[in-house]
Amino acid sequence: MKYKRILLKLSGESLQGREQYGLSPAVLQSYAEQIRDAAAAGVQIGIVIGGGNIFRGLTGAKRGFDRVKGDQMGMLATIINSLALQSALEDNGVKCKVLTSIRMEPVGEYYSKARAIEYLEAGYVVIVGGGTSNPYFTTDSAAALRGIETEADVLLKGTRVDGIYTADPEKDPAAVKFDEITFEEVLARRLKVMDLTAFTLCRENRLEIVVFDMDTAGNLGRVLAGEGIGTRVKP
Ligand SMILES: Nc1ncnc2c1ncn2[C@@H]1O[C@H](COP(=O)(O)OP(=O)(O)O)[C@@H](O)[C@H]1O
Ligand SMILES: O=c1ccn([C@@H]2O[C@H](COP(=O)(O)OP(=O)(O)O)[C@@H](O)[C@H]2O)c(=O)[nH]1
Repeated sequence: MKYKRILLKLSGESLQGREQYGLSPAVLQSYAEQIRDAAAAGVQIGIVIGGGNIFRGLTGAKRGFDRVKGDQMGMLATIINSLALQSALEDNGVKCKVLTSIRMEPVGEYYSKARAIEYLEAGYVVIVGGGTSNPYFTTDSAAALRGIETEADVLLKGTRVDGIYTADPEKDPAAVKFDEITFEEVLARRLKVMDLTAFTLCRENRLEIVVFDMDTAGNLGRVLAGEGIGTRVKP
């Protein structure tokens, strides 16, 4: 395997799959199988999941919610998603702990770097829910932060596009995909890979990023085997 320890960021919106709202059992099962196989291959796996399938702070603010409360609702949504994925993983025989960035035992133990690493080294998949615990951040920033803290070799951003393109591929059909790109070039071309806070954290702490399509079964394994799918942002 190319990486020993990873931080996998999963999009909340993707968890919705084809359902009208909330969680798709089919997507959860597909993610759980991919994560199970990676764990069985000996990779230490930390996971941060978004909450956009349930609630987003910014859209809440547009509907009249206070932004800070809206963001807190969003962070709670990431915990709902974390518990759903934990359930799916356990159904597939994977040992898994949910740690929360906001205190809420007995839902999950309170996150600390030491606790996360202890569980990773003991062979548990560790899902960190609750974002960064602060409003005005995103789960991409939480993923960058937890990836750096837990000394992951790479931040794998599983999303619905299969990599980074010269322009938004959902809007520009002529966009061309990069296999590899530097942090500087992403900034120079103003490409939207993740929000700037998350991106800057990775850049300053030399954490490699791979953006790939997690919705194709087996893709996580392909990234880990070094098959060169997705786009690698190299420090
Ligand atoms: N240069 C680009 N390369 C790839 N995807 C891009 C680019 N610019 C914008 N995007 C968009 O980024 C989105 C993926 O980002 P993501 O953070 O997973 O979305 P979300 O806001 O749902 O979490 C895709 O919908 C894609 O259309
Ligand atoms: O550190 C964090 C992480 C998340 N959020 C809130 O949680 C929501 C859901 O997360 P996100 O939109 O990043 O999820 P995704 O796009 O991956 O579904 C965000 O809109 C924010 O409102 C936050 O306030 N602080």
